[in-house]
Amino acid sequence: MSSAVAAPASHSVPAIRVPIALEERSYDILIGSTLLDDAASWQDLPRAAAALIVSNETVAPLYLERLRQRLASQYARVDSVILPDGEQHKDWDSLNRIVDHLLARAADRKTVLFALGGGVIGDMTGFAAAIYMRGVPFVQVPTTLLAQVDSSVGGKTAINHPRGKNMIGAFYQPARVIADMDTLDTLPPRELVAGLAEVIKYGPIADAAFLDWIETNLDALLARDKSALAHAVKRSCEIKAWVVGQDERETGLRAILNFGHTFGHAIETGLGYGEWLHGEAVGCGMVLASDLSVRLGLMPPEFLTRMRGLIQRAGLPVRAPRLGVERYLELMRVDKKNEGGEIRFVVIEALGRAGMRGAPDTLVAEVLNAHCD
Ligand SMILES: NC(=O)c1ccc[n+]([C@@H]2O[C@H](COP(=O)([O-])OP(=O)(O)OC[C@H]3O[C@@H](n4cnc5c(N)ncnc54)[C@H](O)[C@@H]3O)[C@@H](O)[C@H]2O)c1
Ligand SMILES: O=C(O)C(=O)C[C@@H](O)[C@H](O)[C@H](O)COP(=O)(O)O
Ligand SMILES: [Zn+2]
Repeated sequence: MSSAVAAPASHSVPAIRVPIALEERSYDILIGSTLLDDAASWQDLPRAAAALIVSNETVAPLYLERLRQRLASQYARVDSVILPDGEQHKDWDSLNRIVDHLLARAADRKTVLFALGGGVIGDMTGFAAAIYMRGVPFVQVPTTLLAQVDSSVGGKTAINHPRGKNMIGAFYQPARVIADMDTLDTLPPRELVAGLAEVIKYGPIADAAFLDWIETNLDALLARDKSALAHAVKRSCEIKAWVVGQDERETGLRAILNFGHTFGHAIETGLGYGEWLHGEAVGCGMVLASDLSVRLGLMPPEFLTRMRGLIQRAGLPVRAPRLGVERYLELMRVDKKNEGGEIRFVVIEALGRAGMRGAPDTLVAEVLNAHCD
């Protein structure tokens, strides 16, 4: 697993290191309360004359000024670009706005980008950082549960295409992740629940004991108990760092983080981005992927019952929208895991262990028919 390094005393969780093969690209994830006000977390950031904070119209009024104050002592110039909110804006237009902003200010190649927001802002800021002048540093400041447990870590950056989710992007690691858990206080309940989907994911793919822990502590998580949330964020980041550290560019192992996503991304794209949240689609997608694991003979039927029960208890949808089997198959044919035209699914092989399999269309159709409204 990843090595933990000493953290300033104000962090409630020791920093977690993401060990990328080239040490100079490894970085720390800081998780705790009051980090937005804690000077220690913001020391030793990449040096530059200028910083650009990328946020959206919902998050900026809540946290932008505090972040600007943190950065003002380190960067002579701190600008911001505020994008429209929503998954439907994870597109070329928003990406262009970031790049336009950088060019309009003649930003140099040391300029540091700060992604202040959820996964949508994080994915787009990271992508802009990857392509502006062929790469400038960026820092993730995740403010949703989903972003703190998953999207801010690991360097997958992207925008969506109408035909497929995250289809245009790059692997590009942040210089640091600073997850102030106090920002979750303002998160709407539906978004908290969406984040729980990615937390639940880590259990069946990598840590059976964590799955037990989530089941036992689900009510505390839903009630926003701080210590339960801190453990969920910490354990999720440890697992993600451990996976990414072994397979940064998804040549094999990293695909386990895609459990539930083949069906989930089809739901998001099929409905048009934004109707179902990413976490909701992944939650439902895990029900279908669990059923596929059972129908392939890898897991007993009780596994599906257990996963569906937990996902439903969390408040996530367990019935998929009725898009039609043919449409689902068409959507899933546009997936980055596919090879040679074969749709490949992440399946559970044993509790805490996942793998990747193809499946006959007829079996996938059975799964879809069993769980679609
Ligand atoms: N790169 C990765 O590894 C990775 C992993 C998982 C998900 N993702 C991507 O992340 C995106 C989903 O991220 P998300 O669930 O964070 O959605 P999001 O970024 O759309 O944020 C959810 C909503 O919460 C609002 N918000 C954010 N922080 C807030 C706060 N503290 N208080 C109040 N409101 C707040 C946002 O404005 C938005 O309306 C998807 O595009 C998904 O594909 C990427
Ligand atoms: O980090 C990863 O790897 C993941 O798969 C994490 C997923 O939760 C996330 O939704 C990711 O963006 C999906 O990646 P994609 O390659 O299927 O677009
Ligand atoms: Zn995801």
